[in-house]
Amino acid sequence: MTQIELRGIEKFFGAVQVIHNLNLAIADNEFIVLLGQSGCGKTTTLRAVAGLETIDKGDILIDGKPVQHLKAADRDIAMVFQSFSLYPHMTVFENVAFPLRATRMSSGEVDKSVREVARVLRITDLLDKRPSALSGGDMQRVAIGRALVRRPKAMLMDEPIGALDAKLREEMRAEIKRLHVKQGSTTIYVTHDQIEAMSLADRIVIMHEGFIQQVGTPDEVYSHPANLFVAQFVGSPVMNIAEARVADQAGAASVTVGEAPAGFEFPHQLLSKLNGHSSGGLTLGIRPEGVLVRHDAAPGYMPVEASIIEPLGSFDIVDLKVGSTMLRARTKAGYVSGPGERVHVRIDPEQAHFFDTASGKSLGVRL
Ligand SMILES: Nc1ncnc2c1ncn2[C@@H]1O[C@H](COP(=O)(O)OP(=O)(O)OP(=O)(O)O)[C@@H](O)[C@H]1O
Repeated sequence: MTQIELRGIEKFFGAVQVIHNLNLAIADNEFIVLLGQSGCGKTTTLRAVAGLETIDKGDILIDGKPVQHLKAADRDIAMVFQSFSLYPHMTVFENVAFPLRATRMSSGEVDKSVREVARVLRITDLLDKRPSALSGGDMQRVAIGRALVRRPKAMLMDEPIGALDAKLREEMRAEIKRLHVKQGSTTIYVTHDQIEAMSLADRIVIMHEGFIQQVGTPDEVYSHPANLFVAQFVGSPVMNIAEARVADQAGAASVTVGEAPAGFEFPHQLLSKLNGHSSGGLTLGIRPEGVLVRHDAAPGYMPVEASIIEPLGSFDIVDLKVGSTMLRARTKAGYVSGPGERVHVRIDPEQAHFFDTASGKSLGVRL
């Protein structure tokens, strides 16, 4: 049972504040991913929990007890980094056993613990080898094994698979997930890769310039982004964003994007839901799958011309010029045959997001 709580954490490097009033409660067994661009403060936060970095303000609690004054070694937390840092002159067995050698464990118990971890990580066949004989993925398995073997209260992982090639990263991602399901330990995992974050996390913490932008399940941050930063950071290809105006038109709401000549038809209830936000300062967000495209004319669809088409295997991303605004749509592969083709486009009201342009905050309006 390990709960971790960060309360009002602030961190400065010299005069520069890199963490701002960070609050986060992590439940027992939870897999939390800190996600954000390089320099947003993920690693500093992780190192503060580990005790490798001091904090200037706030409390770090492990199972309710403040630990910010404890040394790293006294926090009972294991950390796995991107660089594998195995001891080259030791076998895999000795590398994994290393953290146990300093304890009073008998050699029989050490042997049992190492073999159990090796079995879980599927590295039993490698126990007699030296690190130089291992692939990158196997080296990282060994590094994880060394972190796990003493059954720490929590696991902290800093881009642990960032140095591997794409295929191996995918394999290791699945492996880390399997391991978490099997072993279940409170985990904080740092990455800038949103796919990694989405696939591993129970909850994702999205950070930007030292501030938490949103904490939520992968579905929450994807389907209900709290602000424009999260909306555009999560999801690939990125969400379309455009300045929008909403007007009452013959019993329906008409949503005009950018300088478009005409508006898209939305249910009338949008007007009351926007509650005064219908004129200036409104930004519409729509993911490419919410931009609906068809060949023939239909009510609510606007004729437009396709420009660039990006084939991505099972689907295409098609750029459509709506007035001066470019909307990217996701279509079936080959649905639009080429640039210049005339098609009809509509925005799916149920998939539209609305943000306050000045603050960037979501208005929480969904149809
Ligand atoms: N020891 C240090 N001294 C001074 N500034 C630092 C130090 N460590 C980090 N920083 C600065 O603090 C900010 C946050 O860095 P941090 O490493 O936490 O970000 P990150 O999101 O983990 O990025 P990355 O993915 O590149 O590691 C950055 O602006 C970084 O330059």
